[in-house]
Amino acid sequence: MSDSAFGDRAVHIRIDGKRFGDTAVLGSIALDVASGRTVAITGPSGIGKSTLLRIVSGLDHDFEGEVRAPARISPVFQEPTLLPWLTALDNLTVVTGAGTEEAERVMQTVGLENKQAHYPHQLSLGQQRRLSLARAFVSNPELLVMDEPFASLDEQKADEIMALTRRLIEDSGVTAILVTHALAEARALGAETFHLSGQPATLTKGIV
Ligand SMILES: Nc1ncnc2c1ncn2[C@@H]1O[C@H](COP(=O)(O)OP(=O)(O)OP(=O)(O)O)[C@@H](O)[C@H]1O
Repeated sequence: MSDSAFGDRAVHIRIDGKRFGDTAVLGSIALDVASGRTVAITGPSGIGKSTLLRIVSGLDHDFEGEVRAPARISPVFQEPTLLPWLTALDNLTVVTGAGTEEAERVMQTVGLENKQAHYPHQLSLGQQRRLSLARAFVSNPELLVMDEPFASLDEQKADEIMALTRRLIEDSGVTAILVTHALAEARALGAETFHLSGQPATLTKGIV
């Protein structure tokens, strides 16, 4: 575990098994993500992608094996999960504890410098996604975990947000793990790709 902005941001995953009751969802999974690398995990619906991400994020400890990940983890989900009663700027500062100056800087980076006083419902879906990305980066994460973050956007908006995400990842040096159905998203982020398949699911390197 590291709590330093300059510490080791690597992720070490050794899962021997994960069950929900009688159902073995994940089998034996070994994956090391080096500091600052982006990895994508693809696979069909229901295979165990989100389950794996929850384990890596430290939200689920009920599995066999060992996972080591940095301390500061920022999630990005399919839904922007913004607080509707807070302005865009307050969604960054109140929720993360970040200072106003830092929040304003990140809002500018994501192209929302004119929207600080807007509430989430006054933003388009694409702008809400940008704000959600800004929130993920404002707390200077060591690990970014993304669960289908580009779903339900039209192709052009998805392309824009993927390019922005890639730039933010590269500029910040964060380690990133993306789970997605879509290979195009993995490619757009320049991610090393793994495929989850079988029951219980195991990981294969490369594109399937
Ligand atoms: N809390 C839970 N209790 C019981 N079963 C669960 C629980 N969470 C997930 N599962 C089951 O584990 C399996 C994997 O679910 P998971 O959400 O990880 O799949 P996924 O690959 O992320 O799917 P999708 O792409 O549709 O989001 C599914 O069969 C699901 O029903």
